[in-house]
Amino acid sequence: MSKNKLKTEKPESKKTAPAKDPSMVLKADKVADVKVKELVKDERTHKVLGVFLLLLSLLGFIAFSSYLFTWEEDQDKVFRYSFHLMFMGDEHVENLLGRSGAFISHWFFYDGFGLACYLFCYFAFILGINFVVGRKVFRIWRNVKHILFGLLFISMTTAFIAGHAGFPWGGAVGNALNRWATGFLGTLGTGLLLLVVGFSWLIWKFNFEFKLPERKPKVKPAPQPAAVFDEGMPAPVEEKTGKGKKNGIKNNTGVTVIPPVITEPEEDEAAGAMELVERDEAGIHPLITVIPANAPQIEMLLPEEVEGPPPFDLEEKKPDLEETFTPASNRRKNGNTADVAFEVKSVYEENHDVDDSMDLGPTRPVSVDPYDPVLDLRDYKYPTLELLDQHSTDKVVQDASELEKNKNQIIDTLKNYDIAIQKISATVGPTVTLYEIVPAAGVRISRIKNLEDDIALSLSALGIRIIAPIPGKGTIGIEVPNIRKSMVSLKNILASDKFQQSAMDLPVAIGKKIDNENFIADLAKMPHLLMAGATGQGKSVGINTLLVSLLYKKHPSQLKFVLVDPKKVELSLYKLIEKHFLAKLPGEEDAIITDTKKVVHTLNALCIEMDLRYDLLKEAGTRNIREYNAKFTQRRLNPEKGHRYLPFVVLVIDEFADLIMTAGKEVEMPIARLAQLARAVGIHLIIATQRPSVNIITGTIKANFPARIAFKVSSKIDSRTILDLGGAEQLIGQGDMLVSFNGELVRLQCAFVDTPEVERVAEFIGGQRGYPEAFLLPEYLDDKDADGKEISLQDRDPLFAEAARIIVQTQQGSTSLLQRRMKLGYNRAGRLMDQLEAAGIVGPNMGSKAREVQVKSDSELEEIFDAMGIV
Ligand SMILES: Nc1ncnc2c1ncn2[C@@H]1O[C@H](COP(=O)(O)OP(=O)(O)OP(=O)(O)O)[C@@H](O)[C@H]1O
Repeated sequence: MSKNKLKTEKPESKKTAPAKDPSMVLKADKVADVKVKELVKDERTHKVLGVFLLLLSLLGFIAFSSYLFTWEEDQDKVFRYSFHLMFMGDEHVENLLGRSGAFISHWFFYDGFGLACYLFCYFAFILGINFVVGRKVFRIWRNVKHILFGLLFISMTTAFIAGHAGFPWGGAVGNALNRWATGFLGTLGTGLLLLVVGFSWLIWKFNFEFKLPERKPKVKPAPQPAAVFDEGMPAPVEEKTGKGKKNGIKNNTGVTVIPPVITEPEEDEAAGAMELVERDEAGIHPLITVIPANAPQIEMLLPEEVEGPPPFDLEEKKPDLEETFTPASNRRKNGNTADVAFEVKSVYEENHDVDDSMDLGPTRPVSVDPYDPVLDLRDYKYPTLELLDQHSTDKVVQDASELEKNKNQIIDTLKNYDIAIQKISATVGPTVTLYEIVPAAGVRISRIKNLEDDIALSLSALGIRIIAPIPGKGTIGIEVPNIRKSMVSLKNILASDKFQQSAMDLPVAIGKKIDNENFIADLAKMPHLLMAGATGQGKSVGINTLLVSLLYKKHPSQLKFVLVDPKKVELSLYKLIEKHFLAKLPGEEDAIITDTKKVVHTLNALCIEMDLRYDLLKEAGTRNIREYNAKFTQRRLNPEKGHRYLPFVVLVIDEFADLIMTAGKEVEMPIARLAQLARAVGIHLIIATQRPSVNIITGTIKANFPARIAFKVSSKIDSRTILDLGGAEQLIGQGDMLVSFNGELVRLQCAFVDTPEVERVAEFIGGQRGYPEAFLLPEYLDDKDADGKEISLQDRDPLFAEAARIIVQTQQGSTSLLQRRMKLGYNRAGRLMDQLEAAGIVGPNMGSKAREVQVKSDSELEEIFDAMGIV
């Protein structure tokens, strides 16, 4: 039982013994304490403080600037009277801010840091702005460091340059430092030291690039070994830092790629490899294309120092090499990155054949670090808790008189109906208090249940809910709304150990239970969530709470959101994190989907993604995304075969009713498929609706959404539709909710996160380096669009020739091979296959088996191309 339980059992209980008048016990001094704390925390206090700091900064600036011109006139007086000057009404000074301005500026300049003391004005200014705006516009700690350095450096430098000028350029501190340094290092040494320190500071701050002129291209490049990447080793993409990380390779988009573990053979070991290694335009660097498993394709120039054979398991790789080898002449034309990566390995194989005496190393077992998806954005910083607000009414307040009054009312009401009770206890939650009653022997529970309205009337409170009996407790619960409700700040739940240390796949902080325990659930286990509630009862806040808690726990490489927002405004804040956490259809501008037609496409694309993921799981011999990713991170799956790290995908639909009204079955079907199947491949759904009627939440949908949240709804029927039980119509709104999960019904107060907080979190994430674009879902082509288009070779797909080459070279007539190798959606790859069939390159569809490839060699294919006029 939680500590805020009020036991009103008979006074023989020791714990409640002093509670003859329980109100005395509960009326703690805490309230006063809370008031002082609240005052300190109140944002108005902060704003007022901020305004004063800005004023201080301005006054300081005026006084200091005025001092520059009036110091000579005022100095005498300051020397003569010291700080007494400020209080000598008959003394006239020249400083614009009068005697205080004259004394304080003198003190800061002459006895302090000279010109550098303007930095104090700057400090007051940034502090003031932060307080007034109410968030960290400026980072204080970083600025303090710069200001401290600036005070010492500027005062010393100005003192050094000004020498013995009358004006205190460097102040007492600058002069002292300068005197000591010139004694120690001499004037020249001090000058050089200051120069170097200043320059170092600039380097530290701006990180200039010092570039030597490029080397001229060699006419005949020396033979060099080819770099080979481990097949199971996606190269992590590294941030462009300019800090010259070892093995960092800059690509033409400015992104640096750190190749995976590579050993370095002797230069001449791989002599002969050159014929097959393509060169860049200048002919200096071998051009290698690497596909990081989950990063966009990146072409990069591979410098000599990162070359070397890979640590990989030859046995597993050999069939691949044969399967996907592409002649160098084709590579640049089709630009298929997978080919190039393999072809480099083939170079190694070829060398191996040519000269067996060469020790290239791959047969040696080499230990390989596990693949870490977060290295894609290795410098990504998780949002900090400071971005969230602590809402002022966060504390649960126990009002003893209210408790006592309600207790007596309940007892009296029941007595009026001849219902005797043995015991009554109360648990105070954030929005409601649960009174638990143990009725006297022989009292029928249904009698109490039937008195719901009478008890509500006698307590003159709305939203009374009677739980008779409380499952697993043998008591009857009466939930009575508190007069003073408290908000549950999301910040507090996210800061809790339970959340911080949770090892869940997709932890979502939903809210607080009546006993004030944080309710944190794993969305991956739910595995989908249906939310309903009348308008204005807290759905949007609820969705934000779920999204923000996931953003606090997951790295962009591990999670992607597909956001559907027919209302257009609710989720628009998340646009900022498009390149980190959002997924979208290829070619779409907006990652947040607001148009119904696009929703249908997106849902179907998600179904394709689900099917592709199932294919991958099947090939990998794994049963779910956890096992699959574990195998992938252990580098036991080959990215060249299409394997990739699979991020979780969470689909959020903010107004489902609207979609069903406009698109009906077209939306319902893919949702039902996803809800039935997508769980194992890491695709989870959160669907919210204002109208929980049976034509919106159909049986199919309901059956596949075991976890449901109901905010206040307008009728008992709505409550039944969503929860299969009544009760949600008696909630009190503002985030008061019932969660049906794991066969239990729990009343929670939803954690509150305000729009500015969400905005700050999105800005924080969006301000960091992300992926070049949003995560791309597979392409989906509406059957209606494709239907009626004859397979005509005249309108052949621009990728026709490339697809034909892949099919002929691999001798596999497989649509999914085209999908993987060319990164195409299922429909486009299917159409390409039909066109290849029409051209006689592959045979007819053979169901689940690959089609027969009717063209056996490149030369035969070239003849077909000639006949078709393909150059
Ligand atoms: N968990 C909560 N704690 C405290 N207050 C809340 C909470 N959730 C919502 N509220 C209050 O209720 C108001 C309405 O919430 P919200 O916008 O989430 O409703 P909604 O159900 O999404 O409405 P609509 O369907 O019209 O968009 C909020 O502005 C806030 O003041």
